[in-house]
Amino acid sequence: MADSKKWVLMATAQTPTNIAVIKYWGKRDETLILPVNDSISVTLDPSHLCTTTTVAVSPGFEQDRMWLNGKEISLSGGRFQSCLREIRSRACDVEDKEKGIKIEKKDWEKLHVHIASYNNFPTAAGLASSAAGFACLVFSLAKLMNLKENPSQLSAIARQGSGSACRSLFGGFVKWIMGKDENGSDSLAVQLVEEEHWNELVIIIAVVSARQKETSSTSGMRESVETSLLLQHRAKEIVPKRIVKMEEAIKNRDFSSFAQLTCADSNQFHAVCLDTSPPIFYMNDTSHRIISYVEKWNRSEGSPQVAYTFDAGPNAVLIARDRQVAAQLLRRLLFFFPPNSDTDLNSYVLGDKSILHDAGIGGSKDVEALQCPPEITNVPAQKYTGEINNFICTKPGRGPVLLSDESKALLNLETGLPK
Ligand SMILES: Nc1ncnc2c1ncn2[C@@H]1O[C@H](COP(=O)(O)OP(=O)(O)OP(=O)(O)O)[C@@H](O)[C@H]1O
Ligand SMILES: C[C@@](O)(CCOP(=O)(O)OP(=O)(O)O)CC(=O)O
Repeated sequence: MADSKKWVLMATAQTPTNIAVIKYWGKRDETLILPVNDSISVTLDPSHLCTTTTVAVSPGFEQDRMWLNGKEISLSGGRFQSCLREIRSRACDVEDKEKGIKIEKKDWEKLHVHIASYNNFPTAAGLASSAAGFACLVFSLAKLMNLKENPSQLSAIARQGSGSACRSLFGGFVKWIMGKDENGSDSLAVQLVEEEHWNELVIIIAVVSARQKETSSTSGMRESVETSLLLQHRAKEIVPKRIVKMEEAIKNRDFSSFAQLTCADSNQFHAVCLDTSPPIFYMNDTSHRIISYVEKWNRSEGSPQVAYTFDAGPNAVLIARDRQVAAQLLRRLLFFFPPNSDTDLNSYVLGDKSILHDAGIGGSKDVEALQCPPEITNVPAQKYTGEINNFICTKPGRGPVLLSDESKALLNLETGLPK
């Protein structure tokens, strides 16, 4: 190791979030985070939803420290400790000739790290911040410490931070294989297809509430495992068959099957929550309204145009068959859920705003002029102004990347402290 106490070595990475289309809900091992069933997710485009994490090492650091969204947080929790321990034990020699830094494998046990992370979307609000967060932590530390493990092997480390995080080590469609081993070595993520495989898909997220939720996924699924018989049946009988069908639908870009399976699995996950004692309610009236509008529209078209899925919160993730359908979907969403009069359309529809253009909506006048969709026939259409915080238009996206541009780093290269 170089003698000087001054040097700081850093790595910065950006990692996507993911949304499950076959849900993970229930653990067979709480510490190792081993699930009761396989799950499948789609990775979301990191240009709209992502975590950026900078990790730094210096002989001048006195302890491991972490800042999340600008605030220092404790790393003493078991999940952070598991990830740090697993990564340190696999660290390799690192040499930066330009800076005259040489770290040997054995040095890593003594060296401390600083970690700064930023989520460009709400944390702990059911938008899988823990997934992007732990995947980014593991990926960036693996780069800094020169790990030789492949992404699937890294996913098994990220899994120990948060189960869903293992699926954020890849882009496109990803399967988390539950595995059989007691030590969890075969419980890891694999990529099913790259994001380009099905690039017609467009995803619109309706952020119903950005507030922190009452029941975390971790405690919610623990209660479900303890009390829900439906969960046992789902894990043993339903999910294994659904996984096969979902893989097939994805491989064949069969949107009808994909949508049918995605909606059914989301609904069953929420049914398991209701079957839990005491029952857990993640969806609210707004979520239910969205389901009902999508179901009506899909039925009137004769085949599914849009799939919906909800994680442990009220936010809807809507997956449209293609851009044209996405534009029609956005028109419908804006008709039923127009922004408050003081909300600017530009801050109401975020992400890929070109969908707004495709939908023929340039400003609030166009939103006011929207007509009731033709499938709403037997009830007077009601508008729910202000029920949605905002929409995020996005698409399937790529896996983690290293950011080499130093200006993107969240830690100061001189001090190793947040910028
Ligand atoms: N960028 C990050 N880096 C490391 N850990 C993070 C990061 N962002 C969030 N976390 C961890 O994840 C926790 C939030 O996870 P939680 O499961 O409650 O919410 P969520 O992941 O946003 O929602 P859900 O998983 O239900 O979709 C935070 O308290 C923190 O411990
Ligand atoms: C509903 C879900 O989003 C649950 C995610 O749970 P977490 O991965 O957040 O739980 P822990 O493993 O306890 O950290 C479904 C899914 O992502 O598959």
